[in-house]
Amino acid sequence: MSEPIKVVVTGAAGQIAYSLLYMIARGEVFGKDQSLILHLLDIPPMVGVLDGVCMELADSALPLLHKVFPTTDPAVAFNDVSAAFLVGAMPRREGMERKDLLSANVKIFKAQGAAINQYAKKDVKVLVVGNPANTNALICSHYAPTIPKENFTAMTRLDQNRAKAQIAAKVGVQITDVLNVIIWGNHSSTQFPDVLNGNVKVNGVEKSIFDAVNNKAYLQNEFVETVQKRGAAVISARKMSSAMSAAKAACDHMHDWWNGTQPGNYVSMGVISDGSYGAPKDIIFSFPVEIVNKKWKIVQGLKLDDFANSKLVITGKELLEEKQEAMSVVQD
Ligand SMILES: NC(=O)c1ccc[n+]([C@@H]2O[C@H](COP(=O)([O-])OP(=O)(O)OC[C@H]3O[C@@H](n4cnc5c(N)ncnc54)[C@H](O)[C@@H]3O)[C@@H](O)[C@H]2O)c1
Ligand SMILES: O=C(O)C[C@H](O)C(=O)O
Repeated sequence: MSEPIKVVVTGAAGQIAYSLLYMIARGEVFGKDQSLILHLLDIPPMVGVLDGVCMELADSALPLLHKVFPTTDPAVAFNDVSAAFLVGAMPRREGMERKDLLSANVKIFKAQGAAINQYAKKDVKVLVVGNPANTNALICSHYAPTIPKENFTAMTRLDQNRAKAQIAAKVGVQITDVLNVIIWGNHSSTQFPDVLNGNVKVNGVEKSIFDAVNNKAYLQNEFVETVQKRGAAVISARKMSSAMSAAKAACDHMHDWWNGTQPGNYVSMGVISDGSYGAPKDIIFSFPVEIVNKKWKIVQGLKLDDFANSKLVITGKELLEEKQEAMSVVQD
């Protein structure tokens, strides 16, 4: 068993954390031999609920769980952490877009960026889940200038998982048979779920998703819209936003960042843009990445047609607008 690492989960009394904490503490992210010290951050009104979560973690008798520290103090929560799951933020309700949360949530990420800067390990890996995730991650990084920008990422893995599930159902294969579906841009209704470079295994034979589905109109319309609007569909059905699937996606994201991706297998992450594929620079934009030695790299040289390029322009523009609005909120 390796020395324990410290991992923080914010919004630890909330609904995503309720699934996420169990998965992390089971070893599904950092490995079955990696013991953990969990730091659980929430706000003062949630202290009672947080206590209940701690009781349940204890009662789960999890062998990897060395210690659990519930706290409402960011200085304690971020102290010496190697990985941070930033979940704590207000969720949207029916009829809202995620960017409607910007003015309420972005200040949380300003404060937490500053705390990460001061207290976390300098190689901390930060995953922002709280919405609007891309712009919150950008703000968090902005207020943590001593930590490399590459260490701040936003979650679009849920969108990738949703897109894979749609294709698997359409073609009639298992989820593991669908490869390299990409989410470009913002975790919002302008995101572009793209199958142009993806493959699917049908009866053991790999072919392009385009050929396997053989329905361009579906791939450019219904498929794209279903993935773009899946979060809203879950809210409409559950009256609460996605939680179990969001927790699973957060685990997938951090697992692959920590352990690396298989050669030739891309995953989508919101990362600081270097302008690849014509995306605006210096925003957190979802790209396909490959990960080696805990470092992600944007996959280069993928084909994009005119339809795809037009979608990337739309989502990039939205992220620039969000950046501008967020900056004016935090500078108030
Ligand atoms: N990126 C994604 O794919 C994705 C998916 C699902 C949900 N989300 C977002 O994740 C966020 C959390 O969702 P949820 O369903 O768990 O919400 P929730 O309301 O159940 O839980 C949020 C928790 O965060 C806490 N919190 C609020 N401010 C905090 C702060 N400053 N510090 C620490 N904790 C704080 C709240 O007290 C609450 O316990 C929302 O913004 C939601 O929109 C993102
Ligand atoms: O849709 C939401 O507001 C929650 C989350 O971002 C999701 O995609 O399910």
